[in-house]
Amino acid sequence: MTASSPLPGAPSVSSNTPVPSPGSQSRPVRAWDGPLDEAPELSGVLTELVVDNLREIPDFPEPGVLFRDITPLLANGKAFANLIDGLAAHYRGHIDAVAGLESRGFVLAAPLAVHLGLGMITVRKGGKLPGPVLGEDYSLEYGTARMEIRPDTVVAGQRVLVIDDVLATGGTAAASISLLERAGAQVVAVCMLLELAGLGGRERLPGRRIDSVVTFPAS
Ligand SMILES: O=P(O)(O)OC[C@H]1O[C@H](OP(=O)(O)OP(=O)(O)O)[C@H](O)[C@@H]1O
Ligand SMILES: Nc1ncnc2[nH]cnc12
Repeated sequence: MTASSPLPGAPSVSSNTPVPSPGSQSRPVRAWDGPLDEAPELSGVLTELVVDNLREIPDFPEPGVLFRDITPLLANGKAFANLIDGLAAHYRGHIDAVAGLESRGFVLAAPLAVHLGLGMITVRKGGKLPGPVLGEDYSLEYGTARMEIRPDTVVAGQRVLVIDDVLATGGTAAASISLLERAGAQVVAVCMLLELAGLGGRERLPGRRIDSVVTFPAS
């Protein structure tokens, strides 16, 4: 895995940092005042926090796949809160909405959007949303799938952050970005908790700003 360089001005975030109760402190200042595409990488402290709370399951959901499970991270209230705090500090002021990719992306997008006082766009698996919808079919590391959005949940020109737990082949993210842009959004960054290098995800998103909290080398 690759640790990122520290983000200047970012709040100190670690699994030992006490989590302030809502309203007990002033809002954290935004961590980067320049353009988002020149911002430093996400803090290495966030990398550590995610790595410390991951579980790896071989041959799930099918033989040959090493499944990276984030449920221990979500179950650790302090680590989860610190992760969302750190991400909020990184993106504050640079985005107008957060798009979560079903389903594990929802778990990250919702608290981040609330923390930043922004709306959340739900990019759903095919057949879950009532129409009218836009849809894109794509291939996964295991299987095929379809993502859909309701275009009326996107405001034309708004700066959108796409967030999900894992970047593998990049099919899910590429399809989701395409949908959001067809609906008029400007996708300014893609945030992934885990990037599985070597599966072609980054190559499938040419020219995109991709912030991966942890990158696992090809195995
Ligand atoms: O880069 P890709 O090859 O497209 O793979 C990454 C996607 O695969 C996983 O989703 P999954 O379909 O397993 O659904 P879940 O989040 O509902 O568990 C993961 O949460 C990403 O969305
Ligand atoms: N190896 C993996 N672990 C967890 N989620 C995934 N989504 C796609 N590939 C995955």
